[in-house]
Amino acid sequence: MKLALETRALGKTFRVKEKQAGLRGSLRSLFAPEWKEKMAVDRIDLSVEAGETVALLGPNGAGKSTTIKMLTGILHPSAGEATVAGLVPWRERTKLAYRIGTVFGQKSQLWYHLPPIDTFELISRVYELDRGDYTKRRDRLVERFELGPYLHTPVRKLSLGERMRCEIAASFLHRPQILFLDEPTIGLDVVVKQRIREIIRERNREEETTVFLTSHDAGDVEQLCARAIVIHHGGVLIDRPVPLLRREVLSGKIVTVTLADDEEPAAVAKWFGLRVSAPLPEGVELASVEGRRIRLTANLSQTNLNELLASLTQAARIADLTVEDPSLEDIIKHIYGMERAKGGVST
Ligand SMILES: Nc1ncnc2c1ncn2[C@@H]1O[C@H](COP(=O)(O)OP(=O)(O)OP(=O)(O)O)[C@@H](O)[C@H]1O
Repeated sequence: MKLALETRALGKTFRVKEKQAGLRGSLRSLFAPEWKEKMAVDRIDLSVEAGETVALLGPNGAGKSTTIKMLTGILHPSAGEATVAGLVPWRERTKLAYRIGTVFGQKSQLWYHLPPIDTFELISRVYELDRGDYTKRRDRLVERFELGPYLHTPVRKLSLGERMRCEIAASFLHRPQILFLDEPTIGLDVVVKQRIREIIRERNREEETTVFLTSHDAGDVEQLCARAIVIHHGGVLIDRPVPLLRREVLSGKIVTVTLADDEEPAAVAKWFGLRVSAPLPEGVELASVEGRRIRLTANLSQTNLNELLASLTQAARIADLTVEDPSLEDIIKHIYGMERAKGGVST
């Protein structure tokens, strides 16, 4: 199997100024700064095969963006080695640019004052794309991302969703072998997120584009990636197929019940009473009670959601009831909890 990317003990430490407290401290750090080393990525070993779809997960500050920046040649590592599409990213950055695509949710690669069609044109010149191939590919991407109405509008006048669709289409123009995405769906509505995920999946299926993504959105991970790597304190904690992770952790739902206003104030207590006499089904746990709002977590591999909802509506008069997926942060916390129980995580 062909490797898309590989890292060995890849590490990055930043030198950061340590600021002392107070005015005197501020002055001292201005004239005689004290520096300390901050480890962002701790000798990480990764191996991704061509055509894989991989999510790099972790809490804020875990080192995800720094890893992607090293893999795309933006940052020089402090230690270790990496090859991406057969090249050392920080030494062969220009050559690498022909083989990879990058999408940074927080940073645009489109020219702000130009319409997307002009940026597409510029990209085709920069990458010296064959004219016929380029036009065919551009038109196909325009059709798939439904960009027709925005193609000639300056980027600054586009909504975030419209701009992100253009960004991702732009990153596919030169047929990259690997697509790096850092928070690609941040701030987008559900419909746009779905559209973007569908098209990335389609490119992966049709062209075997390797996808390497970071996201705080569980939907991105579940719908786009076959494999998830969780990092913590800059090192790999878990590396697992998403279906397995889903069975273990992602099968949880959060059920929020708001009791009706005319429900007896004792309803919550009554509800607890019911719980005592008829305990919650296996796999259901009480997460919190705030006034009339009760939050439960339900593990769908152990409990039937319909039966749970039916038993709740019978137990008390209900004003509102919602069922949600846990946030990725919750999932990661859960993973840390599991690993800590096994002795794998220190904090
Ligand atoms: N240029 C920099 N100078 C100093 N420290 C940095 C720099 N860039 C990142 N860091 C630090 O390195 C650590 C890892 O940051 P990084 O942005 O890679 O995390 P992340 O996992 O992408 O987080 P997030 O989910 O919040 O985007 C953080 O503690 C961050 O403060």
